[in-house]
Amino acid sequence: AMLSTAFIYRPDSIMFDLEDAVALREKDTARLLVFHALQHPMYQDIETVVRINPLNTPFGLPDLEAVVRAGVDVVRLPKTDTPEDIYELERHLERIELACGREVGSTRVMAAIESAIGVINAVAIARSSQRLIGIALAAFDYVMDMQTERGDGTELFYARCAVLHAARAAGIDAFDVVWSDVNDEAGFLREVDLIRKMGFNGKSLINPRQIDLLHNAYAPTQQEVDHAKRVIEAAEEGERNGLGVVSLNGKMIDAPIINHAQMVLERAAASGVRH
Ligand SMILES: CC(C)(COP(=O)(O)OP(=O)(O)OC[C@H]1O[C@@H](n2cnc3c(N)ncnc32)[C@H](O)[C@@H]1OP(=O)(O)O)[C@@H](O)C(=O)NCCC(=O)NCCSC(=O)C[C@@](O)(CC(=O)O)C(=O)O
Ligand SMILES: [Mg+2]
Repeated sequence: AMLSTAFIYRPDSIMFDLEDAVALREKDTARLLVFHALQHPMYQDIETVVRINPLNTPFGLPDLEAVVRAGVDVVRLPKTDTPEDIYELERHLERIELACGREVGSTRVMAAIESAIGVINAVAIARSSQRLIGIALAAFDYVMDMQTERGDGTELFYARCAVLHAARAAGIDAFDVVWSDVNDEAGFLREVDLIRKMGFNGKSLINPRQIDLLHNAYAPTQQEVDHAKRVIEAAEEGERNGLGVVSLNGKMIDAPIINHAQMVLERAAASGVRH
């Protein structure tokens, strides 16, 4: 049922899960359903991601064969522990793309980091492939590995910082963990506020009710948009007058401030203004 309606909620992308949300005896059925869904016209105008099973399980390679042939945009590799995991994925991707006539390199990759060793290797993982669009932290397996549990975020403090810095050092996106209690809106929004301020590009979501909440939290306020426009205008005027630094209401406007203003305007174009 979810396969036939997911696109109506207007997420930034849709992720089909073949890994831990699928029972062992349903793995083949789920793969076949996703194979057909990916080729359906309703999924042609939205970015599609498939979380395959790890390649060291009997399901990983059949998943990859199916989803690449069906034209998936991004493969999410769960439980990525080392850059070698990505090299192995890349070798298979290249072989399958050649075999099915897809442009080599056109299948993009997102690596999910779900263990202490994955966090330690985050920089090497993030820099391991040109196909990587981003790395994602996955909290539930990670806290198990750390012998702790999900709480107020203290348990993710180091991992979030490490994954975020690795992504930035590699010039790719960083995605935060899923929030599992879909009825706890206040808790979700507290976490979103934190990860937005830290610098994450977004978050993996598990329920359509979380989509507008996230988009709204990332949208700048009208005041921020108005200020960003004034910064850009002041910078343009400064440039016309040959000045590297100008002031707006007594505050210095230089390159980082101008870049920030551009980011605010890009976010407003993508998500509108916060309500
Ligand atoms: C949470 C809940 C059961 C709540 O059910 P509820 O029934 O209360 O939801 P309602 O809000 O009432 O649904 C209203 C309408 O939306 C439809 N609808 C709901 N969810 C939808 C959806 N996801 N996509 C499209 N449509 C959807 C629904 O069909 C209904 O449609 P309709 O009947 O037509 O009105 C449900 O959402 C759900 O199953 N979510 C997906 C769970 C999932 O993906 N788990 C795997 C990823 S995490 C993981 O593995 C851990 C991790 O690995 C993470 C990592 O790797 O990052 C780690 O280690 O941390
Ligand atoms: Mg997991």
